[in-house]
Amino acid sequence: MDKAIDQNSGELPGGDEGPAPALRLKGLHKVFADNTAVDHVDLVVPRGSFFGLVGPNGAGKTTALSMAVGLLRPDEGRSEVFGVDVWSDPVQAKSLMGVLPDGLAMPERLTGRELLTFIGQLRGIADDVLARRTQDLLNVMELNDAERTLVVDYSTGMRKKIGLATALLHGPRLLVLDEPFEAVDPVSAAALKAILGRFVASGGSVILSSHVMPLVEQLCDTVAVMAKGRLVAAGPLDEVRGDGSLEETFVRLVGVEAGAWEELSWLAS
Ligand SMILES: Nc1ncnc2c1ncn2[C@@H]1O[C@H](COP(=O)(O)OP(=O)(O)OP(=O)(O)O)[C@@H](O)[C@H]1O
Repeated sequence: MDKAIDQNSGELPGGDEGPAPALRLKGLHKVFADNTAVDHVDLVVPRGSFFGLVGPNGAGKTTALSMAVGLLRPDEGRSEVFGVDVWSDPVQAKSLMGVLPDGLAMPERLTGRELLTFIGQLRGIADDVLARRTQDLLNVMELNDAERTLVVDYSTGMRKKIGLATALLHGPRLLVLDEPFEAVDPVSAAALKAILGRFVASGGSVILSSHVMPLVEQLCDTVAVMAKGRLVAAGPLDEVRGDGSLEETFVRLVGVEAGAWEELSWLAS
């Protein structure tokens, strides 16, 4: 371990460059067969930011985030969480972040409480602390009523909430969430938004991917737009969207190619 980090604040010792950002991607690159999924991506997610990563289907968001958190090994490049290299120091890096991957696989024959207890024990959290945090998270996620329900029988929204609870259990300083609102009903979405808002207000950092532009505009202060494996824009929300909406900017940056609709002319006949 070559860097001392305060486990509570995630602070690195100050230096000429100031504290390290929550997440820094340097030249991340991944090719599947002959398909370049992520093409030398550089990205900085500032501390304390609520960061939205947007892009059309197949843009490379999941691949980039999977490499960023240590789930998929990059062909080239590196990822640092608060200055800690995710691939050379995975234990420390993973202690600083909570991850909600796309299509999260969980031990499903457990209740929500059992799942949190199991994950907490794997993380080495003391029994009394774990019991308190588990109860707090079940309360906040409104999953107490599901006390005897197995995760396999959870709805999609409940799965997202218990997945987020497992990501929060060890008190991370950065949350990396791949499509956290996908297929989540408005009531559960409101609860998730409130939880994430409180996390950022208390000094945490969030990066999430989403297709839902109004949601990203509502939640995020910083955004990046990805298309065909590359970043085509990144910065404060107001700078990226300019005078229009994020949706307009998104369509302009990655838009439908001219003439594409003409191929469906038979639809109007
Ligand atoms: N395991 C894999 N093997 C082969 N190709 C893959 C694999 N994972 C992703 N790809 C390809 O890499 C490209 C980027 O996919 P990725 O899932 O990262 O995009 P995305 O932006 O997350 O898309 P979506 O919004 O639809 O989830 C796509 O062309 C996809 O087909």
